[in-house]
Order: sequence, then C-alpha cells, then structure tokens
Amino acid sequence: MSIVLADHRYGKAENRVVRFRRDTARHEIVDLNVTTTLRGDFADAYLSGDQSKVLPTDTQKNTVYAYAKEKGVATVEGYALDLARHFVDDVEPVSGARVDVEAYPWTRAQVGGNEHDHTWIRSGAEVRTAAATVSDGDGRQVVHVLAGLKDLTLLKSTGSQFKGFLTDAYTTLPETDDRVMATSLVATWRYGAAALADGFDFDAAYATIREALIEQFATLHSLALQQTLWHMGRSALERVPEAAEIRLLAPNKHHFDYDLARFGTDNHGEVFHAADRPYGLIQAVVANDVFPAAPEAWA
Ligand SMILES: O=c1[nH]c(=O)c2[nH]c(=O)[nH]c2[nH]1
Repeated sequence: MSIVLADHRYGKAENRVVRFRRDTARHEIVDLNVTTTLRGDFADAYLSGDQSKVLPTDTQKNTVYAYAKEKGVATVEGYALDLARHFVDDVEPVSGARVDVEAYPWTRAQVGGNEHDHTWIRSGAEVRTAAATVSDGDGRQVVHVLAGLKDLTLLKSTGSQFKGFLTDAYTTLPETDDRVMATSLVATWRYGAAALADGFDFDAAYATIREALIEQFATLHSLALQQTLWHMGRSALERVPEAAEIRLLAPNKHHFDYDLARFGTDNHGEVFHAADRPYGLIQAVVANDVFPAAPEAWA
C-alpha cells in the first residue's frame, strides 16, 4: 500500500474589496468578493512542511487589493483575468490560477428626485459572478473566462403547467395547467477565444444574456422548468455568439395551492404555501457546437 498526495490547491477565499472611483463629484462603486486559488509546485509544503515555494495567502490577498487600484476594475471578468495571469506569469511555482469574483449590486439613492452622487442602496439579492482560469501546459497557456449570475429570483404567477408526467405507485402530484413557477437561478457561461481579445464588452454581453434569460422565463408558456431552462440557454447563446456554453441550475421553488375549501372558501390560484424545501433541482448545460468543449474551464 502506498498513500500519495493527490490533488492540492490553495488560496485566499472571500476577499471583500470595495473600490470607488472618485475622479469627479459623481463617485462610482464596485463591491466584490474575490477568491484566489493557485495550483503548482506546492507538494513539499504538504509533504515536508517546506514553505519555500508557497506564496502566502496573505500576499494573494494584498495582490487582490493592489490590483483593484493599479489595474482597476473596468469589468469583473477583466479584473479576474489580470489577477489570474499575474499569478501564473509572475510567480514561478504557480502553474495554474483561478480567480473567482462575485459582484454585489448597488443602485444610486434617489434624493429629491435625482440620483445621488455618493450614496447607494444595496439592491436585490442577485449577484454577478466571474471566474478566470490561466494554466500553463505543453508549452502554451490556456485561458478561460466564465461569467454569470446567481440568486436571480424569478417568479411567474401563470403561464406554467406540469402534466403528462410519468406516474407510478408512489405518485400523488396532481396535474396542473396553471401554476406558479419560481426559481432562484444560477447561470454560468463560458466565453470562447474571441471574447478574450482586447476590447470585448463583457458588460454588454452580461446584460444581453441576463435579459435573454429573464425574457424567456417570462414569455415562454412553460410545460416544465426543464423546457424553460433549455429555451433560456438557447436564447442566451443565440444572442451572444462569443459564449460557448451556459450552465443553468434552477431550484424549483414550489408554491402549493393552500386548501381553503376546509373553511368553505374558494381558492382560485390566489393563496399559496411557498415551501422552502424540499425543492426540485433542475440543471442543464446548453452548448454552441461551434466551440470545442473545455471541461478544464470548470475545474
Ligand atoms: O417543472 C417541473 N419539473 C419537474 O421535473 C417536476 N417534478 C415535480 O414534482 N414538479 C415538477 N415541475
């Protein structure tokens, strides 16, 4: 028997970076949660405790903050990419880096009917995400950028049905042709090489995909959440041809008609019990077959 050290990686998780731009009286805010993960020649740190090749996670943290100033955060994807490239290109033992970024949304406070210059209100629960991975291998560098969103909570009060499903001895679910459909969407898409060239507008692509996802959820008469996810993913990739694939993860946040007949009251789809668990968990990967697969982008 031989016990070996298998996969290992390390980094600084959840660096909370708030970056302002104060060049004019109208300030700008970017509010981030940044996680660095490094892979490379670090086995000795585990096997013998030799730290000579270990870039401390404290240094990684400092770099995250320094880059927010030195390189700026023009887009979250670009910032993640700058950091990931730095760790691989400039720190000898590092052969692979992943930088994950979450961006929290703030909207300007309305004061006297006008947007305030330096006061914001934290808006919504929805979080924008980005992840850049850079790895050395076979004499060339492989770069991937993922972008996405999470906690986008969507609900429609009609336009959704679920019937004709498989039944067996344990099936009790009634068929319905008018139900509430709700989810808290996680969507992550991978950009192809064209998006990694300078000048690609990550913000515009993000807005286009977000809009496509919401529009499909709203306008498609849904036969199942599975069908809705397929249409969301397809529409996103059709509208942003630089996106190679999109992964969708959607909890089915069940809303059950509350039985008011017990009290002699009709309930025509007006009063529901919003159950928080268990929930259906529907997932799909939708891909544009023009692009080669890249499972390593997700590792
Ligand atoms: O859209 C749905 N898909 C399912 O697979 C499923 N299963 C279930 O009980 N309700 C639903 N709804």
